[in-house]
Amino acid sequence: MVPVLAADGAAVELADTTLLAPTTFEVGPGERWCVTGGNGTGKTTLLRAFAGTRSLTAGSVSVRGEPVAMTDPRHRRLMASLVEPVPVARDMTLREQVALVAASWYGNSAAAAEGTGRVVERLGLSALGERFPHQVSSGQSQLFSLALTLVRPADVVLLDEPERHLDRHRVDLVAGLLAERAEAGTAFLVATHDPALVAACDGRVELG
Ligand SMILES: Nc1ncnc2c1ncn2[C@@H]1O[C@H](COP(=O)(O)OP(=O)(O)OP(=O)(O)O)[C@@H](O)[C@H]1O
Repeated sequence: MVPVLAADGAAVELADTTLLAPTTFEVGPGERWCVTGGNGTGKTTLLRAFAGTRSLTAGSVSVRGEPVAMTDPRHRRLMASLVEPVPVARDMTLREQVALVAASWYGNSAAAAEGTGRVVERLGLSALGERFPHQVSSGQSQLFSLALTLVRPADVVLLDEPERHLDRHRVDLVAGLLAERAEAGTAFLVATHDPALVAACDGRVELG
């Protein structure tokens, strides 16, 4: 079976700096893999290689057996990512923005409305849905970014430290949603320093 994600000797060297040492692994459909390692060991660099925002200097990465091509609409449909900050609109409420992303993928449909309601509720944002982005805390803003990322369809989701700014209870909410999506077939590659997220994963890429 073709893996959803594959890295084969993927490495990034710039001048005399190693951003990512050669790394090889494969992630299958519905599997949750984490990327661990100390600060500066290349976790974000690896996710950026899959997201198409960082070129490798050796080896390769592929998504469903094909090179990363984020300008290709077919490829973009395969992958959602929260690696770089998500652009937000200052003059739309949280719920309106999640609904907009859902509608851009599912159309102005019952599926879009249902998906919006579910992800907002599962991430504990129901009471904050009518607020604007400047009216929420750092942790609530992180949950909003996760909602924007997880409301869309994807065969694979890249997440860079989803636990950022979150308390234990909220990390558990995120872990629960990831488990549910994985059960439905979505694969995850999650860079994390959180032991509970690591424990919930099916596989692990240890860097450094
Ligand atoms: N543009 C760049 N030029 C040179 N070195 C860089 C550049 N970007 C990142 N690095 C270096 O590459 C290494 C890997 O960085 P990366 O952000 O991938 O690490 P990380 O494992 O995600 O770290 P953290 O846990 O702190 O988020 C680090 O040593 C960093 O200093």
